[in-house]
Amino acid sequence: GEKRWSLTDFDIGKPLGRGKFGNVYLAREKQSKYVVALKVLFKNQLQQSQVEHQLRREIEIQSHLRHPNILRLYGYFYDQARVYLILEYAAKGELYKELQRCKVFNEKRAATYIASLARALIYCHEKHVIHRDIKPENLLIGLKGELKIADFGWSVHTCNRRRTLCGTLDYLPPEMVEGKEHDAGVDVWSLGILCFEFLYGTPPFEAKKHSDTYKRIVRVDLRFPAKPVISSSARDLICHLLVKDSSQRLPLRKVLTHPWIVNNADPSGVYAGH
Ligand SMILES: CC[C@@H](NC(=O)c1cc2[nH]nc(NC(=O)c3ccc(N4CCN(C)CC4)cc3)c2s1)c1ccccc1
Repeated sequence: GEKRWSLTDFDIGKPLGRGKFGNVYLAREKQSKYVVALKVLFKNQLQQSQVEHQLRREIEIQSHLRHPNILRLYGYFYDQARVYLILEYAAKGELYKELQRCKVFNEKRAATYIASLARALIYCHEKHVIHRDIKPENLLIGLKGELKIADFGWSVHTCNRRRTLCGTLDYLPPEMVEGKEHDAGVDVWSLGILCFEFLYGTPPFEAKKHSDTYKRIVRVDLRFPAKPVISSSARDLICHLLVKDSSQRLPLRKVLTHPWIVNNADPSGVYAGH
């Protein structure tokens, strides 16, 4: 809304997580007692990395997106040293930690998350927003176990090479690692990477050296481990997502009707556990 927020509007609680440029805290808005996550980003770090204009655009995009699997941005404010983002609180925390704890997800849990992500990405693409940074670290779990895309790395322009080089290449499609033109197909590729990682515990093109990961991505050097045993239907979906030619990747709406999703994903988008 148009309300001008300030730090005095909130009781600040425990730190929830640390990330680039700052940290995120549990917080409660004093008037409504509404619990939120307050992300505090340091202006000097943003300036040093020249991402402040990107943050402004990401805030613009994020505040207009309304989807059950996309973390809400309710508002923002700043003081002389910091930018504060008022975010939806995802009560079950970070998906990557849950994946580390479980090692792998079973096919029903993986399919439920992939279906939720596909629905969120269909919504984004309809609004001409390409995420470009879908990876476990940017996914959170809500109170009822539902998946939420959290990160503000919603760059609508190509991320600068320096950032790509220092970040992980694992989730980037061939066209991005080759610095070529890219479109919404990049998110479809990342969905395939995530599906593989949910089922096997590691991304498919992981290698010790950046240069080897790079080679494996551009060659789509996809190999399915013998263990754990995964259904041929799941492997079929992954093979239709991890396609070099972006235009040949399975369209997101066809992901939702793929047999593996239809037979395994919980229609409510919530993995009910056990
Ligand atoms: C995705 C990274 C990004 N994070 C956000 O924007 C974030 C936004 C946002 N909303 N809610 C969150 N929830 C948590 O972070 C959280 C963590 C652990 C929790 N639990 C611990 C285990 N326990 C058993 C259950 C409760 C619960 C909630 C986060 S993180 C970021 C980027 C830059 C700087 C900081 C953070």
